[in-house]
Amino acid sequence: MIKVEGATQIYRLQTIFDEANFVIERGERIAVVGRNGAGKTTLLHALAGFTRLKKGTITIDGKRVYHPGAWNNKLSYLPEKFQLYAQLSVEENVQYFADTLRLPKEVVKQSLTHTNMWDHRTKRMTQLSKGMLQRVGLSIALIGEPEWIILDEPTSGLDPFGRKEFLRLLEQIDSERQTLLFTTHHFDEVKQLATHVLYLRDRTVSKMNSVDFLHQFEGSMSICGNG
Ligand SMILES: Nc1ncnc2c1ncn2[C@@H]1O[C@H](COP(=O)(O)OP(=O)(O)OP(=O)(O)O)[C@@H](O)[C@H]1O
Repeated sequence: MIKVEGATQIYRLQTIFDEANFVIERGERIAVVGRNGAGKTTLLHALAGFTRLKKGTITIDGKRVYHPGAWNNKLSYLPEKFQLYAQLSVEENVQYFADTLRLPKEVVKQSLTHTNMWDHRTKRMTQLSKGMLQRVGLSIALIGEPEWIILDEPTSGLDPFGRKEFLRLLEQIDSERQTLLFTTHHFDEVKQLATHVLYLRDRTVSKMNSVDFLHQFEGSMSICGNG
């Protein structure tokens, strides 16, 4: 369980979120939503331990998250923009990450098969479409079967076909053992994938059931207020 208590983040004089309190249970699929600049990435960075909160605490199964090491390799994080080795093939790039985690070779094939990238394993990064690139990113995020998976705008820049395919892959994530957090600006993705929503607005973070969130959104345009 991730427990966030009194979480406050301030950059220079700008408060991004203030006194956020919520709990994330294992197996939940959380869509992190809010307007551009609302603080979604900032929140994810704090959860992953990349940045320290100004105030408050984040714990994972009772252990304080101060830095990424607190996750003990149980968390994977795919940033919105990521860089891979252009001169390496798809398989070599994924293998590189598997090696750093000291995982056996089989996990590379397993992960690339899961994301429908095994047949493209010999291609170089420069030969990939945006959709394929995102699927390589997902392959890397999935190696080692992390218990917690954070994806920052994973479908950003994908066409509707690519988005649909990517969402189908995310639907296959094992909700018995894996918990997913992803940011999105698309409410159809919330509908299709999320059990819950973390909604950032006016420096607050509200956790709600995705059905309630969508109901609120459909019933009122107030959701489009200031980020
Ligand atoms: N390292 C930083 N230093 C100072 N300000 C920052 C830093 N990182 C983010 N910010 C500011 O914090 C605010 C929230 O940014 P963040 O990227 O978290 O928003 P977001 O909701 O993820 O936006 P988007 O939907 O556009 O990706 C923005 O005003 C941004 O300029």
